[in-house]
Amino acid sequence: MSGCFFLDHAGEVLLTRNQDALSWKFLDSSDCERRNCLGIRNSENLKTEIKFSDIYAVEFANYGVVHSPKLGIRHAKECRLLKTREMYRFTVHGFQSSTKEPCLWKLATFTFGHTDLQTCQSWMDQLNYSLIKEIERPRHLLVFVHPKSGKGNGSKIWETVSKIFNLAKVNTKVVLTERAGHAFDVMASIQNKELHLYDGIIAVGGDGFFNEILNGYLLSRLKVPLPPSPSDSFNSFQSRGSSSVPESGDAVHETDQKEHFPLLPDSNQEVMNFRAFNGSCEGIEGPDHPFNGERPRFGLIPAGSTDAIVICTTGARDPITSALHIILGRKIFLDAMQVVRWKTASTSTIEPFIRYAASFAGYGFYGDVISESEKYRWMGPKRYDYVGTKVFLKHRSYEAEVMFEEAEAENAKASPHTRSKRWPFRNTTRSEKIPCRAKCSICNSKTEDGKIISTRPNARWCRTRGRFLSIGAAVMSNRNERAPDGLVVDAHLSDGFLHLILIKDCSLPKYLWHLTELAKKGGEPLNFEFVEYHKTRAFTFTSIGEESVWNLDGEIFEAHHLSAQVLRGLIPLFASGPEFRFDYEDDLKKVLDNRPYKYSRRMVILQRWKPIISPSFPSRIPFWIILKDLPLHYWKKELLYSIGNEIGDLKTHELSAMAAKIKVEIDGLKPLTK
Ligand SMILES: Nc1ncnc2c1ncn2[C@@H]1O[C@H](COP(=O)(O)OP(=O)(O)OP(=O)(O)O)[C@@H](O)[C@H]1O
Repeated sequence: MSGCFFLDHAGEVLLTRNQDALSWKFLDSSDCERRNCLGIRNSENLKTEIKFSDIYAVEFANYGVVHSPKLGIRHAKECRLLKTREMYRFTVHGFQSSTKEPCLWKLATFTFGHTDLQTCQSWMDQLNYSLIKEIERPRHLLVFVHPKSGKGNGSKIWETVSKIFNLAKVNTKVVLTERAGHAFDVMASIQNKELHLYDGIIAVGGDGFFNEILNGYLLSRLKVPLPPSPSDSFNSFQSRGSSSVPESGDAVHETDQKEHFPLLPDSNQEVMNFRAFNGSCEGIEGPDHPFNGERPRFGLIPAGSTDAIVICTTGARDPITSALHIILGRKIFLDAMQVVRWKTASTSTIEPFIRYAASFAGYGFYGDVISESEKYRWMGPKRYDYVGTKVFLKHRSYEAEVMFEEAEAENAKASPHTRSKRWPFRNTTRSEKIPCRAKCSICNSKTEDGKIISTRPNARWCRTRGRFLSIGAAVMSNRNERAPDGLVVDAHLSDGFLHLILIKDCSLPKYLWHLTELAKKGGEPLNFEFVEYHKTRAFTFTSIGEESVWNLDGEIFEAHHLSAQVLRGLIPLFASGPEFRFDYEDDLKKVLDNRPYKYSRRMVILQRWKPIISPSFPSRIPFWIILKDLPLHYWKKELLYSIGNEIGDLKTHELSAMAAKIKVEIDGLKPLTK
């Protein structure tokens, strides 16, 4: 389907409706420059296509003015007085991602005019028909707004984005919270029948607020086997005839998950067979149970102090971007951490109490910061900087014991290719630095059994005991403005792992060094001898002292005995993952653009790179490398580029993951010869 229209502020176009996009071609060649009166390119009008999946509304704009500029600097004077014509119009509402920040989505509108009303109407009908086919889009949403979130802007932020929801004809039922716990109570008490009326639950607030909503939903509905308690693990270890407490990091115990089945009063004693990737689950009792069918999708519009979850899942901290992810029905699955407190204090009786976290659980430094910062809530987001410094200077360490399930395959993979150059105080293994991105292959790799609980029945457990400045378990990377790469670069949104970081007691300057590495882009915060980093599916924690405060998604959680496990892909979320570019990708482009690039005899087939290429593409060897006549820093870049060229069918994120691995490896290599 195609026809001639006037595109407002651009000129006459041939508009075509393709299978999955609306595209247009300028009919007047002088329009090609698409500059405004000052000769500045109008990037919005430069666009000549918009995919249906990126259109959130099509609106009839009645009879009115369509501007068509006289273009070029020659016409600058006339340009101020744009040529105008009156005609029937319809507007296509979509978004454009910023070239500098591809994750940041900006609203874009395209108004097309035609003298014939019927033509406009028939195009509108066709476009609306195409949009109806976007079945993943929500129609009815339950929205919780935390008015005091972050800088107290929650209501204002909702007011701004609600206009986009209205335009997209998404119905919203809004609950403005009046107190802490309000959203939790609504989610816990809402009948499943009513919940099914909504296509999603949206939080306008921070990570803590999202956590509250998630817990309100999950606590009364999700019943899964609990992770082993610390004493279960330890007793089991002792009953196998060993009484010694091995040194830190020693593997001490093989545990059988069957001994530690659910303690929830009415939970099913079977391991429930959840499917992590299609949103449906099996094995849950009750036909009315929401876990029987499609789980509601959650959404988060950032208004908080940190907003790490939004940054990790959309790549931007921007309410409009998040609103568009929701309206356009983007979908990913997030891992969640099930945390069980067995004892609140050393003298308490054992009483399991469950909470879920979507981003992070932290102890020691993190617990102290969160409990102290509650006193300074009036300071807004700045409280974290102030309290962080105060807690850092106190330099308190805590004695504790941590046991964690060893993820053998992953740990084996991490070495030796992830060895880095030797630094003083540095650890021998470090993270692989493959960040999670949109359509991430790591997150989309299915588990063999497809279960959300992926702890292994006969997994080995390791134990470490000592004094710690902090203990952190990250479900996702937790990128935020204070830690641009996150707490753990390698932590993916749905990789089925908890990323355990143990910071052993060390001097204040060393700890400061670690924190500085955390705060800088490309830093190496895990690469210290006093930092242990483990990928695990479950861990237990026992405090040796009296006090014990954890930080769960930015909220206080007192726990003396605690265990946690990852639930893979538990949370369906309106997002598509961060679409960011690595710095070196830009460098590579520059190298390519600035010098003539010829494939010639300078290429060498490089079979020996095979072991470091991700297992998903070993068969696509050969890779090419350009070596000769180039300074070292050039060929590093060209290597990465040429690999990309040779494997043209690889998706960008796969290529980047591979390039990131190679980049690490390359640091330790001498230049190669033919
Ligand atoms: N109306 C309200 N008044 C007071 N507290 C509220 C209200 N609504 C929700 N809360 C509580 O405020 C807590 C913090 O909310 P939120 O996470 O939005 O803000 P934040 O702490 O500023 O942001 P972040 O978690 O990103 O650091 C939530 O756990 C929630 O229980």
